[in-house]
Amino acid sequence: MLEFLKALRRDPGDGGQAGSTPARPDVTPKAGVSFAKPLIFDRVGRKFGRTSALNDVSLDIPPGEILCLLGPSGCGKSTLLRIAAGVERPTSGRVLLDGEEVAGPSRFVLPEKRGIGLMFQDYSLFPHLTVVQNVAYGLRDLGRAEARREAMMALDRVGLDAYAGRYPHVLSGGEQQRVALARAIAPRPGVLLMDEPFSNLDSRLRDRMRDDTLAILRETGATAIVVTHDSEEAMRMGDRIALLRDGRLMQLGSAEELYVAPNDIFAARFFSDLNEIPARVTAGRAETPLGSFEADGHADGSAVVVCIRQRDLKLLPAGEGTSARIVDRRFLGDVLLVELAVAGLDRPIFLRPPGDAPPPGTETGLGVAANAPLIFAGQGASAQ
Ligand SMILES: Nc1ncnc2c1ncn2[C@@H]1O[C@H](COP(=O)(O)OP(=O)(O)OP(=O)(O)O)[C@@H](O)[C@H]1O
Repeated sequence: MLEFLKALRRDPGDGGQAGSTPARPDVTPKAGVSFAKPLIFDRVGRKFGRTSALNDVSLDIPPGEILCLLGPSGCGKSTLLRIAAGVERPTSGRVLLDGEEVAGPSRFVLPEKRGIGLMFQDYSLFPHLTVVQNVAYGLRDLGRAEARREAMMALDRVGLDAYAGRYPHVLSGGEQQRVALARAIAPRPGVLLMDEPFSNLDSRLRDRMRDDTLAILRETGATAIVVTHDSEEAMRMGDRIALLRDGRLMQLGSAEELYVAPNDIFAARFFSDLNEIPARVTAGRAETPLGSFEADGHADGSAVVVCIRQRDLKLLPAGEGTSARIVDRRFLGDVLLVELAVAGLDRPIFLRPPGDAPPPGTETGLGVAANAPLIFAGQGASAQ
């Protein structure tokens, strides 16, 4: 907690950059503009005893970029974020902030000297301080009146200026999230680090807060790293996504790049609901009960997994495409999830039709949309 609080403080050695005050807008006050800084992780590693939390992670984050760190629980996302913040030290590699080494073999800059804003999933608000006092906490290097004015501006930006005098315990989860965001942006950090900032919110509120936060990040212009385990969140927020697994960077790219061309089945599973059909390659093609697909780059005789996204399958009139029987039909709100049995496949096939679907027991046809399936090397697969 202490380090977190210190890290919230304005960097006194930044030459006034991060704290310079732009002319006050005439109409609606906006979030203060940050001087975005580039951040580089250079072959960063972190061991905890025998656990390797991070292995040789290299990332080059240009000023103003919003990068999402995505991956399953325990893959090292928070550790990387904490290393950037300076509340954790790397055991190998270096971190460079604005071209200057802030963590490495020869140098370690304390969190409060890095000019970085932090926001954690529990928000870490001080219960004994009012909302405006919480937000002004990181602005103590300013005079009292100036700190309050800046804090009010940040509160106004998150729509909570009317709550300035309240205490955190009377606020809803969403309001607390916004106070934490106001506190993080108030010192106008060059880099903003957010660890699962929406995970405590229910799904509807999460959507709204995500959009609002994204707008605020764009407005401040700060370089931002957002940790999440939710691929949709990463796709909505990130200019780029860094996908981690077991402490390694598996893939880095835009949402579209990772969705369309995942490096491996792990990445593919993260971004899509897949039907995975084991097959063997014959004459350059993977043969499955749902069709024969080009298997470029896979040797004849090799085992592969043909991955077809649920939304890339379509129901056809009986007698067309592959014969299938509807086993179940579940209403998921915006979409239906239809389960089908297909002769020759041990496992059911799932699809999400754009419209309605016939009831269970109906014989139907099944087709694969124009998009080619993703095909990855498989193990021990046999043609079905
Ligand atoms: N202080 C610590 N001491 C020992 N092991 C740690 C420590 N911090 C992290 N680890 C281990 O390092 C690995 C990565 O942890 P980290 O918290 O970075 O993962 P994560 O991807 O953020 O997970 P989650 O999404 O569950 O928060 C895990 O195996 C974790 O148990």
